[in-house]
Amino acid sequence: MAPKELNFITGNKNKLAEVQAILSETPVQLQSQNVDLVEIQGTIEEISTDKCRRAAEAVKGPVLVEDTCLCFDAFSELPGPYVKWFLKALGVEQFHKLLEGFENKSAQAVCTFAYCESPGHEPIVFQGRTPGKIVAARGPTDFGWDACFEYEGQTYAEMPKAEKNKISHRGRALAKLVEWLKQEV
Ligand SMILES: O=c1nc[nH]c2c1ncn2[C@H]1C[C@H](O)[C@@H](COP(=O)(O)OP(=O)(O)OP(=O)(O)O)O1
Ligand SMILES: [Mg+2]
Repeated sequence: MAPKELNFITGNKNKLAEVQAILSETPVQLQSQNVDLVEIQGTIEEISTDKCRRAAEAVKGPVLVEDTCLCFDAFSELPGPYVKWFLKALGVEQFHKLLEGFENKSAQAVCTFAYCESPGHEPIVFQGRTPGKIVAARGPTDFGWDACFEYEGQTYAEMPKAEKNKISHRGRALAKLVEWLKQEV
């Protein structure tokens, strides 16, 4: 059964703000809790579903989680789910230098939501992808690698939020989640 309320478990305020903005145009009611979850290594789907199971155990109820990856074509999809640690180590101003020795700057932003009804239930996954390229930082640097990811001539950071949400990996994944919610009602 699809829920009317979602409890989004995340420690990232910027993610939460985007999810709130995107879902505010739908009937879905959103709550959120900040729970520090262990993130395993594995495929994108394995990481999100494991994160979701841990979140359901932690809050003992229905949960929504999300894992965001940035996959470089020249790196066979890495750093992918581990991008957080590369960004933390290099900082947003140096981040693009990872690809300095490579001609192919193409990358995919991938957002994978997982919803779990309660502990012990199999999570359901909704994924969105947006293709772009890695560039030297342009625009505000307050959200992750937004300033280094260019989509059709603008970095995510240079776009008004509403514009980013329309075409972003997160917006595309949430569109699938909302479709599923409609079908289940
Ligand atoms: O739209 C985005 N635009 C730019 N950067 C972004 C975006 N979305 C996530 N990010 C960053 C945050 C973190 O450095 C990494 C994902 O790691 P990820 O584990 O999914 O996020 P997190 O640990 O910050 O929050 P959570 O508590 O939901 O796991 O990419
Ligand atoms: Mg995380």
